Amino acid sequence: MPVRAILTDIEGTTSAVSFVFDVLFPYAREHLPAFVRRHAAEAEVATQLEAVRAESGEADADVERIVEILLGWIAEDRKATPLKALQGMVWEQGYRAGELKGHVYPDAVATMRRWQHEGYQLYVYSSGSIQAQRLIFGCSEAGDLSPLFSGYFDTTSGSKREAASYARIAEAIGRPPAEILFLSDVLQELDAARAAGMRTCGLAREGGELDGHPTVSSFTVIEPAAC
Ligand SMILES: CSCCC(=O)C(=O)COP(=O)(O)O
Ligand SMILES: [Mg+2]
Repeated sequence: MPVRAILTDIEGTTSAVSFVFDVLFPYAREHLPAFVRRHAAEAEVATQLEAVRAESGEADADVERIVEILLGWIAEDRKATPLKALQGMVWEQGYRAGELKGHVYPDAVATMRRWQHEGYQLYVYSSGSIQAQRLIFGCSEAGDLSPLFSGYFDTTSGSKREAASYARIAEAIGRPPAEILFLSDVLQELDAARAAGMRTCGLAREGGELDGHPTVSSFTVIEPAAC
């Protein structure tokens, strides 16, 4: 079955890990407390605060306690859906104010443009919320890259380390998993995608191998038809 669609991870794959850890996460750490306090009563935020209470098992947590929990989750890089949703809202302010510009490797930009031209459908799957994904590509250093993508998937489709998430995504894309090539820098994600029947290619930007998967250091050398 030929590859028809390409599903890509963000952090460490299209974009530098250092942009997420040294720019995005510190920005969220600095601005999230005030954002949560200011918007706690608004429905969109209140829903996420309730989800933090549920996930932490602290049903009575007040706003200050929730802020503490969220800062702890940022520190441990927990891929908790309500944290990711709130981070996306905070980053939106940063992108709109011109304080943030999404990092996307030039080789990823050029190659994804070529793939789109060649007829491949491109999708994103990241632990960052769909809002955060739209922002990193829509407000990137290379301009608005959002026209490249046919769809976005986040942790509401499930954990990136579970095969069932990839089966769900293939269903949503409307293609058999074997027609989808998944790109990631994390072995457990590649293993899960392959267990669901997707093709895989590992990105090791600093060199090295992702055991059992074809591995490259740049998008430029990925040939979807050969994967
Ligand atoms: C959408 S940019 C922010 C990325 C993020 O919050 C994150 O946790 C990285 O997750 P990924 O699945 O892209 O490794
Ligand atoms: Mg990654």
